[in-house]
Amino acid sequence: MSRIWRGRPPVRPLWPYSAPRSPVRPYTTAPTAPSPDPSTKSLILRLPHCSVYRYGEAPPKPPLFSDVDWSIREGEAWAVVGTASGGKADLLEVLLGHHRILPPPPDGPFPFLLHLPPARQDAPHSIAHVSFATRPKSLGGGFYDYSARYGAVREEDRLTLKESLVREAERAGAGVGEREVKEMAGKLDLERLLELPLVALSNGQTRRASVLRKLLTRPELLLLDEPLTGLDPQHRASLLSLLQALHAQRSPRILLALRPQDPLPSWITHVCLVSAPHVRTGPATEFREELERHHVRAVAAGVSEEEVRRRRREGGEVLVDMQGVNIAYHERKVLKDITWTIRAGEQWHLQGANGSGKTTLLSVLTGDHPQSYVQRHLQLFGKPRRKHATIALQQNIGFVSPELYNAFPRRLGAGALSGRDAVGTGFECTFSYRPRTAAQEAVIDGLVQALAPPSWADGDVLSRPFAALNPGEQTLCLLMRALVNKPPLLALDEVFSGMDDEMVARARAFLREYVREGGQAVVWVSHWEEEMPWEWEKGEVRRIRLQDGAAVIS
Ligand SMILES: Nc1ncnc2c1ncn2[C@@H]1O[C@H](COP(=O)(O)OP(=O)(O)OP(=O)(O)O)[C@@H](O)[C@H]1O
Repeated sequence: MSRIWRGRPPVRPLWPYSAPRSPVRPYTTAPTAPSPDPSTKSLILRLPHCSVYRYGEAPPKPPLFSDVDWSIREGEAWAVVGTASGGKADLLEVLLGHHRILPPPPDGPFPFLLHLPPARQDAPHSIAHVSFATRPKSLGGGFYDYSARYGAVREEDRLTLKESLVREAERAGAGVGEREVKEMAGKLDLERLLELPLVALSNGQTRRASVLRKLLTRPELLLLDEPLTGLDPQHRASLLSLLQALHAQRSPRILLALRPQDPLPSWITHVCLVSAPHVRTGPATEFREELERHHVRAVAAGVSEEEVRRRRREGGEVLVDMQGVNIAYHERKVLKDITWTIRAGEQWHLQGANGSGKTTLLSVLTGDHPQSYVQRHLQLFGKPRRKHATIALQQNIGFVSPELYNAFPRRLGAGALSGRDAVGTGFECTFSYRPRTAAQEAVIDGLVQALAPPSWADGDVLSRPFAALNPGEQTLCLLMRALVNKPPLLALDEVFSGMDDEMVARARAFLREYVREGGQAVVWVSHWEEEMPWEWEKGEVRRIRLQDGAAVIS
């Protein structure tokens, strides 16, 4: 079957991203292949006045997108901006051939491919996609033990970063030499991690590694969905400038997909604003002001400054007391001599660059880290860590993190957890279905009422499988899961990932109230300080910053 999209509408996706590659060469290499129209050479993308339907659907069904008229020319730098519920991910799927475009563009959506050497005309080889909004398909549908990375690495998890990079490049038919791997890894600040097992990488390191992995397959065009999520400000800036440089050299061309609240990089020249079924396109200058308005602003009100100071002076009950905590993997010391006390009612911002040890420190608090048992002084909720059964300890901590998000089971069909079931797993801190009491159902109803985005008003969204919800909705379920027990300590790591700005605003305002009423302590981890529900300037938050393994408290 041909791999190039032209002529008649296809009956199924022609370049499903995850499909195994066919060894068959594209039919355009055949002697009878028509020569491409020279005027299309500089057209990277062309979707001329078309509508987009899911496969198997057609008019009169409503389209996913209507009257899309979008062209990208060589040299332009585009960002697709929108929320998951607004159809951003669907639009990227259109580019990946997962939906049906009517009428089909005569030269396919990527006319420039037809001007490349035959081997590069194959869209699955030439168009690569990295998404940080969803969990990798390779993880399957079940729960996996995200704390495995803290212990002895198992045989099946031994694959190193370097091996995984070389393997993927080979699979894509792009042989890479050691020098090239090292050089590109250096540009993404990953060189010193090349020999580490993949499972040992931190969240931000893993995300940068995903970008590197695709770059080494040498695509013509790289689609990056929310590449800044989970990166610290320094790595955000360096990734953006690397992407800018690569785009300028067309090696590869870059198409960024961003949330409306993300700052638009200065080098972006054009924007495609998605709000399904509408897609608006144009020069970035036309959109900058509109997008600025979307940026998350601090939510005012809540605890008075005086009240905050009073609480700080009086100090609540000590929940966590760690003195001289150390975590090391062989000679690699990740945490050095950490001393930290968390009291009821305190809000802490745990800060540090990617790989500085924030997740590791949280895993000490939650008891997930095997080395938490052997610390000289680690008192949690009034008892030494080793005197707690882990599951009982975790019922005191409302926990959300990117690792938990990735690990959470996402089966579809028989045995699938609904969104509501997923929230309900929080009562016993499990990852599988448990029957719920009427009182527990009422707690979930209360949280849904407080946190549900307006898009949930039309139906019982939480009765759908958890795995079928969009990434922001899944994160929201996990936040509610963390809150159902009203635990004395909340550990919230990148808790707004994937949420649109309306969900973020609602969740921030709610968290302020929830914590004000409940007097919980909070450890907040985010590289986006402006998203935090509490304000440093008002003295509402304390900071603990990890640097070179040590903690600086302010
Ligand atoms: N099993 C292991 N062996 C060696 N090093 C490890 C292991 N597990 C984690 N590390 C290293 O520990 C460091 C701390 O990782 P951690 O996930 O705590 O960072 P982080 O501050 O949460 O980063 P991010 O902001 O990217 O989420 C990282 O440099 C990581 O590579």
